[in-house]
Amino acid sequence: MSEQTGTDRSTRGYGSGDVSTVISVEDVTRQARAIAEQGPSVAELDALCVGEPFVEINDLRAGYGKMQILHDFNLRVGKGQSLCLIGPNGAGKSTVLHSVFGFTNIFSGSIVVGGTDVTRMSPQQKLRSAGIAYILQDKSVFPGMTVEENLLMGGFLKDKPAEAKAAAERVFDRYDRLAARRNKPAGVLSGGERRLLEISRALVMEPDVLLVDEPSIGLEPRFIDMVFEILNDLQRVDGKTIVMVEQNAKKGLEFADLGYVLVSGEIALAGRGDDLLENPEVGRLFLGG
Ligand SMILES: Nc1ncnc2c1ncn2[C@@H]1O[C@H](COP(=O)(O)OP(=O)(O)OP(=O)(O)O)[C@@H](O)[C@H]1O
Repeated sequence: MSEQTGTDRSTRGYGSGDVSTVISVEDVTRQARAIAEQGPSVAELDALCVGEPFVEINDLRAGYGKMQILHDFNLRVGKGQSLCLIGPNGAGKSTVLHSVFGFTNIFSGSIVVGGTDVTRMSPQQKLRSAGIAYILQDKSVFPGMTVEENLLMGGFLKDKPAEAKAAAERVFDRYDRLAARRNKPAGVLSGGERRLLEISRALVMEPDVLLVDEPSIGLEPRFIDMVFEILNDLQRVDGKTIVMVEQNAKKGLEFADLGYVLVSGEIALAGRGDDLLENPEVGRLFLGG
């Protein structure tokens, strides 16, 4: 079966796929705003977090150039917890990840990871010393390079090449699918294998926090399940803390301990992932009824 192509982001909506039930992005945004005129308080976000927050965003105002996208945004995730951001197109979900990794202009507020203020750190510093890795939305493998070369690229900030090599070997020990293809060009991998390679490349720096941008995008259903199993393993077995953006709200909320619904750069709703799945308004707007 061939890999599905990504949906046209400018026109897609939410719903069951039946044309009669698809809700436009504008409608979702308007209705989601109406559900929660006042979003959750910081105390409510704290209460959802298990233990001390490991990733903490405080009153963040951030955006691109002079354009502010996030408005007094707060987030709390405990060590080894997972959080999924859902919401309409353009709500600012990816901008949250971009801000944590250092790709946005931060006007005010702070980002603290593992007790260290990382607000003004560069992405390189975050990867090298703050234990934060960002897994891009899609198509970030180098197709002409081998699987092994792609993995080693993940370790370019390691002080010694031998350390990157050792970390890559640990990845190969863990994932037979990659080991079997280590000398093949990454361009021949299936969609699911490419996503595994992208995740594995981030693991080479041995991060504590994985920022994962739309892991299911463009994948066939069987690969989507595989990718969520891999992420589940990284959280439950390795204790990684995961902050994810996922357009497939059902999958994302099934996976994550916590979910935030983001609307126009602000949190409209927050809760445990399974509670949000049961929330009728979330169901109507984001899960197809
Ligand atoms: N690099 C950028 N430069 C300028 N504006 C940007 C940039 N990236 C995103 N934006 C703008 O920021 C806003 C929020 O975008 P963002 O990608 O964070 O939304 P999103 O909720 O992740 O949406 P989607 O579900 O469509 O990916 C949008 O208006 C978008 O056009």
